[in-house]
Amino acid sequence: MTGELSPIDTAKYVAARRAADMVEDGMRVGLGTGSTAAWLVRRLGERVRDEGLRIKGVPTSTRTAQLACEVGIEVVSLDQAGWLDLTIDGADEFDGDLNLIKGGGGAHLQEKIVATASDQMVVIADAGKEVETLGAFPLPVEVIPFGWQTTRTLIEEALDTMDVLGTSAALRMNGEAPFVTDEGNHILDLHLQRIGNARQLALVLNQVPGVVENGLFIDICDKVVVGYGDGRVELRDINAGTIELDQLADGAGENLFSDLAD
Ligand SMILES: O=C(CO)[C@H](O)[C@H](O)COP(=O)(O)O
Repeated sequence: MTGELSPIDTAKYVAARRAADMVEDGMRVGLGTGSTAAWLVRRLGERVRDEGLRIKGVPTSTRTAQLACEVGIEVVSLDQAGWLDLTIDGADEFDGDLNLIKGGGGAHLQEKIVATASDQMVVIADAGKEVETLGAFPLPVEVIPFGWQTTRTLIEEALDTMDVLGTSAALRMNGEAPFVTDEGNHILDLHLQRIGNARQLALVLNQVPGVVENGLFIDICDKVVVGYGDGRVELRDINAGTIELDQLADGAGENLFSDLAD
């Protein structure tokens, strides 16, 4: 039963559930990828079913598309939607300027396109994702399969000139085979430990031939809904700072999850 969620999953759940309240009737909504975004999609499905909420959802991966269909959300492509009112997505790290590392789930290419085509991007995250300086989480870079080893060498050479602590780029694997993204590409995970100038790094990486997109989201995110293991939720707003949001329940425990199906 969901009442037995770990503190991290509780934090993800309450953040996602609170962010789902930001979605209004008639909106075109970008739907992120990952375990936190999956809570969001399930909650929006409940609102569609129980409240008659009418939205068009633009998924950022085949996984999310499948889940959104399963829970009854009308799914359209980004080109059909044109422009989005809101995108809600998870993140692997966020800093005080609400810059992000994304792509732990390998979907950052579609996620960045969808978020950029939105009036607003709201990130949902457990509090452990907040960092002073980005870079402890390996930075995903999507590369085309052709000549990927040459691309990796060029990336490592470029990293030598950057303000980072590490320069190794590891091919992401899926068992014995390279991981393949929804676009048929591979992912290199850059172990940088600390990124001194994320804006500059994002630009430099995307100039390397073979790189499709990096997982740094600079000046894209407007708000982060931060969940805690005890059920508390805070909002980090790029304009308004930190705002304490209503706790979703009296505390952690069974009743926090009583609205969820098994
Ligand atoms: O960027 C992502 C997928 O590409 C995810 O949002 C990120 O990896 C966070 O995942 P989770 O919510 O499972 O912690």
